[in-house]
Amino acid sequence: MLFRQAEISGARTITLPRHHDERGSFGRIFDRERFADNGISCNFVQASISRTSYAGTLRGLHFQRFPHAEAKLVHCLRGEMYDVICDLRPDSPTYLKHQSFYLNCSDNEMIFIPPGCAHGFMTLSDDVEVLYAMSDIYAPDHAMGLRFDDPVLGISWPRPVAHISTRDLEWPKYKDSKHHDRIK
Ligand SMILES: Cc1cn([C@H]2C[C@H](O)[C@@H](COP(=O)(O)OP(=O)(O)O[C@H]3O[C@@H](C)C(=O)[C@@H](O)[C@H]3O)O2)c(=O)[nH]c1=O
Repeated sequence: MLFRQAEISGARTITLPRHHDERGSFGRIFDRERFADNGISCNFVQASISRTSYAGTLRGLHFQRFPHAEAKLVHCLRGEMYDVICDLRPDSPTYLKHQSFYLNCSDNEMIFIPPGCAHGFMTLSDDVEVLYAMSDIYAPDHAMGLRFDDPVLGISWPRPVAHISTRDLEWPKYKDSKHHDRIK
């Protein structure tokens, strides 16, 4: 596993080792000791897969509030996507900055997102599958979001939004959100 510090404080890009043979390949996505060696001490308590049918679909921006703020490990299993993390931690050197990543199913990359960041992605192909591991339980009462086009965040999405949930359209902008000091 190759860990690289991302621009957002505490975030990492992680390249999976792939062991290839005539049958295909094998790669570990989580190794507690290797993560700890690289400054990531969280435990993952659940993992999920999302499937998205069409290119141009946007999911996000999502996070869970205190006390269920969660770290996420994100890996694209199928297709291509544009992944974005936004730092919402007022005490972070990268507060309100965002970073984006092009992920696809053949590049062996994962993104580690620290607690206190919002996350979203746009699909760039049809049939996109994303694997997540999360460091906290799913706590729907603590699920929060921000508008994908919030000018304070200033995210430049690579194509127009073709599909988005009603819920994601109804998230507030950061300046209207009541949870600034309860993110962590
Ligand atoms: C996130 C989640 C959703 N669900 C359910 C709730 C709902 O019925 C259905 C779809 O949920 P959502 O609309 O929240 O799915 P989605 O918009 O794909 O939410 C995801 O977006 C990306 C950007 C993330 O970062 C993820 O952590 C997660 O928030 O799945 C769970 O049962 N467990 C979970 O952990």
